Amino acid sequence: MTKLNSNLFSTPLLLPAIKQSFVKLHPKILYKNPVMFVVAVGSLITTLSILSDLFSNNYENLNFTLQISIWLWFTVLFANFAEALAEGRGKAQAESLKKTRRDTQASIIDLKTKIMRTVSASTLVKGDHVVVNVGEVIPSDGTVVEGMATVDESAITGESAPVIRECGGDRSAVTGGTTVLSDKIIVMVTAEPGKSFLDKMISLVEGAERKKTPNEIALHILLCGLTIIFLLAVVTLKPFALFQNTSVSIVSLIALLVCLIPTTIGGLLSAIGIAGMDRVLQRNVIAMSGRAVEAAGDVDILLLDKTGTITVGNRMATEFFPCPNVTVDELAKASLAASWFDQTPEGRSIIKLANELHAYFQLPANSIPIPFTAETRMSGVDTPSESFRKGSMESISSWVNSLGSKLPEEVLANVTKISKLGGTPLVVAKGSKALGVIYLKDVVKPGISARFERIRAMGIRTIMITGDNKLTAAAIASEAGVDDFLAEAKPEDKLDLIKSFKKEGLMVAMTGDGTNDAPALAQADVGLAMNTGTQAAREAGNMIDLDSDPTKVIEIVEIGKQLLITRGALTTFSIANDVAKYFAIIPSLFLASIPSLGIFNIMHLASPESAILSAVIFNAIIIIILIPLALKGIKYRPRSAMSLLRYNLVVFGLGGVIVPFIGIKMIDLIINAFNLI
Ligand SMILES: Nc1ncnc2c1ncn2[C@@H]1O[C@H](COP(=O)(O)OP(=O)(O)OP(=O)(O)O)[C@@H](O)[C@H]1O
Ligand SMILES: [K+]
Ligand SMILES: [Mg+2]
Repeated sequence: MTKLNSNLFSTPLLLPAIKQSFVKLHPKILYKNPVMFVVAVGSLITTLSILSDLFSNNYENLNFTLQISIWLWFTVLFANFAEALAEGRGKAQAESLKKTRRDTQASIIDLKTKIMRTVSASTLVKGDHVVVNVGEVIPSDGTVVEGMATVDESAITGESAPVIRECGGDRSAVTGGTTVLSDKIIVMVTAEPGKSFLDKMISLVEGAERKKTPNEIALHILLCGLTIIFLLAVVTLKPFALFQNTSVSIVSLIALLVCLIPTTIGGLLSAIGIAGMDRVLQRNVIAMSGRAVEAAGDVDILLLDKTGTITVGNRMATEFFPCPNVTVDELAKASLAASWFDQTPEGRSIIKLANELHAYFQLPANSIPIPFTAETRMSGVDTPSESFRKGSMESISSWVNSLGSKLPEEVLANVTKISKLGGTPLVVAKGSKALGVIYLKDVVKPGISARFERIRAMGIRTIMITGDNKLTAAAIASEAGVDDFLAEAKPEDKLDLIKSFKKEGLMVAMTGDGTNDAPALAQADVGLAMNTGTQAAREAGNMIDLDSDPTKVIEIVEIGKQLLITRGALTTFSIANDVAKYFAIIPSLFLASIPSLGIFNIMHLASPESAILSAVIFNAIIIIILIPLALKGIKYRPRSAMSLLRYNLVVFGLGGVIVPFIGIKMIDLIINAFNLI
């Protein structure tokens, strides 16, 4: 995906946003934001009152009404502008993605007859099989069912380094619109027409599918409540003013109302949410909903896979440890047999190591593959005369036990040695006899412990989950610096763990790529699936990392926190502002009739009209001033929730009270210096 200019205020984004500010004046769009809708109605009434004044030759108040009316319209336009600017980058990105979605040709193959025919990619349906050759564009999303290829995914991810896609294992999913660089693959289509990843991505970044999040809805209700309260308060001012023999015009009351209702946060709320999703997108992560981004900000527990997340890539076979009286060659041969049909990266790395040692084995015909499953933790083959197995120590131990034998002492010693190094030991058995151990090496990612340090500072607990044994898990966990680990975990254990945390009311984030991660990804509050992962995992998560970097969940959590903090801070500021405005304007309105209000009139504004106009202008331009903060977000530093709250109350609460006094006074001075009223 082409990265766009990261400057939010660049001209290519500014001009369309200005245009959109007017388009968004349409009542159909405006009603979705009740606070701004009230302002727009007020603007309309003041505009009408200008016209009625003109027709009735009543020029006395015209200047005042005109200026109030203009600034009220500006208030609505500024709020629209904030939202349009936030949407702008996503819209531009969607345009560039649409160029990728051109119609390609696809070679459909009938797997039984091997007959091929060429069709248009747009006619492909779920379950079709297509052949993709070197240099061809993969016509739709799917799973590789035959072969292995390097694929250029830059059209989607913006990353130019080719990636490997292969059948079996956790790297089998391919995305329509990407290009095969080498070899030939057969892909089973998994997307219905118009429902591909690219289609989804376009509508997501365009914002077409944006729904209000639960938090946003709650805040909206609060803002509406405040609006109604102030509406009533302002309406009752009219009889009060009559009683005091002061005349307060409709225009002044509308102006007062707009100043008091929470226009600042009302105008910036949706921009803050959109900008949060956009920030996630800039990190090359597709968030399926704003809710997912928000949930990330509230995460208490982070569950991480070991292999490929905390460690670098795949576990690779590096050494054979045969039992006494067994040669390396014998062990290598048995390992070769047990891995013959094993499509997992571990299995292939064992074949590679055996080949390097020149081990030779001819598998007889009629051999039956025993594929690896996370449940059995074992794989192998049954030949007509012998059975070969490899797997975790426990599984091979019970396997040989069932055949009336037991594991030799040396196996246990080697398993312990390898585990303490953080490696995965695989025990190999031929029939009932254990021949030795394969060392699968796993290397902790450099710099990962510093990242966990940062997560801990945010108050988030990290838990590593692995199918490996306890010793291996403990070795890797202490090297990486995670808080806790769950070893010998089967897929349902991950799911159960998430469920139990959620029962305690904790928010859980998890990363994963495998089909067996899918249920847990779906259950987690934040499920970050790797783009390289299987189709099932990508569909289960509520976020997809196009770079397939599982540690990115850390950045997502930071973005989520930043979103929540920004929204909280600007809400505090907005409400504090409105309260301050109340005390800034009311005294000058009633000063003439109630002289005792003089003690509150600390601002000494020039006249009631000037006071009201200054407040309305301040109320409008504060939206514009705060747009950069709303879009870029308040910088987040790890600290406890309590100290953060205290800090925000001081800065944005107190600031929100003080700033309007200074701002309104300054505007009042300018208005009177230029005799604008
Ligand atoms: N190809 C294989 N053949 C036989 N046994 C395997 C194979 N791959 C792994 N195992 C065994 O099964 C155990 C579980 O492996 P699995 O890949 O399911 O781990 P996991 O749950 O994905 O955890 P992680 O990938 O984070 O280490 C491993 O510890 C190993 O003992
Ligand atoms: K306001
Ligand atoms: Mg695994």
